[in-house]
Order: sequence, then C-alpha cells, then structure tokens
Amino acid sequence: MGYRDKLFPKRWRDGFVFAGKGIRLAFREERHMRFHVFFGLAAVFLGWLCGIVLWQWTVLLLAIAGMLVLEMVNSALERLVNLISPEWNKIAGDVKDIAAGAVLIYAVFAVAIGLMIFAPFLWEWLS
Ligand SMILES: Nc1ncnc2c1ncn2[C@@H]1O[C@H](COP(=O)(O)OP(=O)(O)OP(=O)(O)O)[C@@H](O)[C@H]1O
Repeated sequence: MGYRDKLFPKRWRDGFVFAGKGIRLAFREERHMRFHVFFGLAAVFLGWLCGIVLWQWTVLLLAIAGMLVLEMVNSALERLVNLISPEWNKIAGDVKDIAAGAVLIYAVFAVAIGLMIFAPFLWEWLS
C-alpha cells in the first residue's frame, strides 16, 4: 500500500469522486438546482456587499446549504420514483408531491431568513 493510499484510502477517494459526479449531474440536469445555486451565490455576494457578521454568515450559509441539499435529495427521489414506477401510481405521485412540498417549505423559510438578514441593510440604503 503506497503512502498516498495510507493517507487517503482509495475507497474514500472513490466516495468523493462519486459525490462530485452526483453534484455535477444535478447541476447539469436539474433546472431547479441551477436556480438555487444562482440565488445562493447572489445571497453570498449580497452578504459580502453588506458586510454581514459571523452569526449572519452562519445562518445564511446553513440556509443555502440546506436548500441545495434538499433539492438534490428531491431530485434523487424523483429519479428513484421514475425508475420504480414509470407508470401512473398514486403512491409514486404522493412521494414526489411530499418531497416537492418539503422543498417548498424550506424555500419559504430560506427566503424569510434572507429577508431577516438583509432587510435592515436594504432599509438603510433606501432611507
Ligand atoms: N409515476 C407517477 N404516478 C403518479 N403521479 C405522478 C407520477 N410521476 C409524476 N406524478 C405527478 O406529477 C407531478 C410532477 O411530476 P414530475 O416527474 O414532472 O416532477 P416535477 O416536480 O415536475 O419534476 P421537475 O423537477 O423535473 O420539474 C408529481 O409531483 C406527481 O404529482
């Protein structure tokens, strides 16, 4: 076993490679994922512009990461449902709807968090 394999075993490296593949796939093939990445980056830029403090960065990054993760889980579930049940099936539809509902709930809270962090800065700029 080489020095590199001892430090970072091949199965760990493979894990990162597969995860990276999944992230690229979601970004390339899922429109909503690109939408969330765009708004996440816009929020980070706005945070930098406004000079938000550490706790605000923490909350903002948690909200963005949560949104991206949830969207990816939703996309994975959609694909799994399409694989298992390509025909119409009530339970298959329920699974997709519940997962989509979870994304919507998170998105509403993420927007609320964004407003709570940035509204005071926007208010100051406007007044
Ligand atoms: N196999 C199925 N059986 C029953 N209902 C389904 C099935 N597939 C989809 N549906 C219903 O149609 C809706 C839309 O499904 P679809 O696969 O187009 O997902 P989507 O949310 O539009 O995906 P995308 O994120 O790619 O736009 C689901 O939320 C569900 O209500």
